[in-house]
Amino acid sequence: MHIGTTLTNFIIETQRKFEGATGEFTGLLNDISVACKKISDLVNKGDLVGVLGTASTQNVQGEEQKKLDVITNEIFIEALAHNGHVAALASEEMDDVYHLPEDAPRGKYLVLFDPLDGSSNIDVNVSVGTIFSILKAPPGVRNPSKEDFLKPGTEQVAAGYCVYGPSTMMVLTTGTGTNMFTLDRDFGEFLLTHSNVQIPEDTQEFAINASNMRFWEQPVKRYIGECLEGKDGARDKDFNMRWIASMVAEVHRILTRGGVFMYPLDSKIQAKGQGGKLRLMYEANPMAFLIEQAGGACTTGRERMMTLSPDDIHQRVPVILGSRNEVDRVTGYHQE
Ligand SMILES: O=P(O)(O)OC[C@H]1O[C@](O)(COP(=O)(O)O)[C@@H](O)[C@@H]1O
Ligand SMILES: [Mg+2]
Ligand SMILES: [Mg+2]
Repeated sequence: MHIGTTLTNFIIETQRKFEGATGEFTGLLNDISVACKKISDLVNKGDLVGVLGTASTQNVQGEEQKKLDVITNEIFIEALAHNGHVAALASEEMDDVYHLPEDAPRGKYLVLFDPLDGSSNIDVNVSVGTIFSILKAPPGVRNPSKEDFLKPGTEQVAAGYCVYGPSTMMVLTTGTGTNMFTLDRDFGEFLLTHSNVQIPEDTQEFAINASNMRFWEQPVKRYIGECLEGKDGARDKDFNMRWIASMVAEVHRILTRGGVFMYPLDSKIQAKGQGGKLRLMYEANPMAFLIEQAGGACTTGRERMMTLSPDDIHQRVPVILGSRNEVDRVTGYHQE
């Protein structure tokens, strides 16, 4: 597809290949892009419209909610719940599945989302984002249950994120490559700016929250230790390090120039009774889909992310993703 085409045209073209396509998926992607444009506008205005700071509430995971966590969640619901493209929604910010209003038409998709990822960065004006994962809804079920959402990542129909950085970009896969669209604020459209993105197989850049080093498992200590030794160690090359604390921004960097991102399991996380820091269904799986479609890899250290069978919509998992050879190496260390 030619550079500069609109997101809507891009979706229409990809849908043309599917016999029996009804336009519902195109409509859903349009709803999502409307939500992301609204969020982009708010994030951009920031303090001018009083949306920064905390909401003085906690989400289901016991995390402090920022005002924008709450507002962006509402924007997403408002944009998706009334147009007959979805059957139910699930979000980081909502305990249970969101059932549509009784009078709202039902559609054939389920959407899981993290309305504002990296929200601890919002008050310091660093990039944040929105992540979404789209699944098929069970046919004929008016109000799908939590169990209807619990599908492995390989069942995703599409996934993407929108990063609110110096420019706002939507990154999307429908299973035929990963494509990037940049928001042209003057006429309010996402335009294709990078098609069929490919992640370099090798990298000299890693991203991890190194303040957790003493809690890491041995394979992660070994991998990062070897990166830090650089030219003097087993890897025979120097590495660079980044940590933005905004997964969307880290994944965006990796899709753009390669790298490896890790939020591994550690003893501090385990002591809280959790299986990881990041959430499988609306953080790890959609990112895994985008990364694999760009030639990269994503595992938990032990298995391929997208083959996990979820047991909860808020399930947490360890995440290792990015340049294929590095992800294979860290995953290999876990198996030795
Ligand atoms: O503060 P830490 O431990 O470095 O964690 C940062 C990670 O947490 C997250 O912010 C979690 O996402 P939320 O902001 O949606 O809770 C990731 O984007 C990021 O990679
Ligand atoms: Mg998040
Ligand atoms: Mg969030």
